[in-house]
Amino acid sequence: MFAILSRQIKEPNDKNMTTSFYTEKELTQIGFKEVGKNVLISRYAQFYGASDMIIGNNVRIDDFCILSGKIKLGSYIHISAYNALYGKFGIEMEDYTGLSPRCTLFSATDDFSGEYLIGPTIDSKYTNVTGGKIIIKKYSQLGSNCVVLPEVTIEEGVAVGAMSLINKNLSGWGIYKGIPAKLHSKRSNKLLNLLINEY
Ligand SMILES: CC(=O)SCCNC(=O)CCNC(=O)[C@H](O)C(C)(C)COP(=O)(O)OP(=O)(O)OC[C@H]1O[C@@H](n2cnc3c(N)ncnc32)[C@H](O)[C@@H]1OP(=O)(O)O
Repeated sequence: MFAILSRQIKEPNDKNMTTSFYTEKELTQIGFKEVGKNVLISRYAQFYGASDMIIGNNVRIDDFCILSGKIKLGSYIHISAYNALYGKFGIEMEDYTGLSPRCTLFSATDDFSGEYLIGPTIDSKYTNVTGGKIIIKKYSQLGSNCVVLPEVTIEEGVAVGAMSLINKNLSGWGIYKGIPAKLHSKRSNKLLNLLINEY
């Protein structure tokens, strides 16, 4: 994985080659709180409130992602195309985690009960936005089209099947799926051996 990232980040220095990733210099100009080495971010990704965002090393963020608010990404993270991370109350992804295409992470939500109005165009005295931090711990991966609701912790080594709704904490080293996501099976932790051998 490291080798692939290294090869791609050389593209911006090649004047004859167009690339959809920001150069290292451009990345510093976006204004992140911190940004590490070997980071590939698509020019088609959008950041709102970059000064609240920390990005580690060896991170790739693909086309058409939206990241807003307080977001902390560790290292060796891949955020695939069309992901949306709404970090008003904080989103943290630890090392070796990933989001398959089209996931949505909501750290905040409007009140759907009918007692309040909804949306950013309404004066906040008529809305009830609540939320809490989303934490995705090491070695966890969400399948395509997952939705994560506020104040959820996904423990270490979790994989979640495509099209799942994650509205509660998930315990470590399990494979989960469904709406709401329930345990499908245990997950092997043999991947840890690969990391010991490689790094
Ligand atoms: C960065 C990237 O990799 S991009 C590609 C991202 N990849 C994905 O999003 C795929 C994620 N993988 C899945 O969703 C898989 O189906 C898994 C991991 C949840 C389950 O895989 P397996 O253990 O092989 O399960 P299997 O295919 O045998 O299905 C078992 C049962 O669960 C059902 N099932 C499988 N996946 C899901 C799902 N996501 N949601 C609901 N039900 C599911 C199957 O229909 C089957 O039901 P049945 O017993 O009634 O027939």
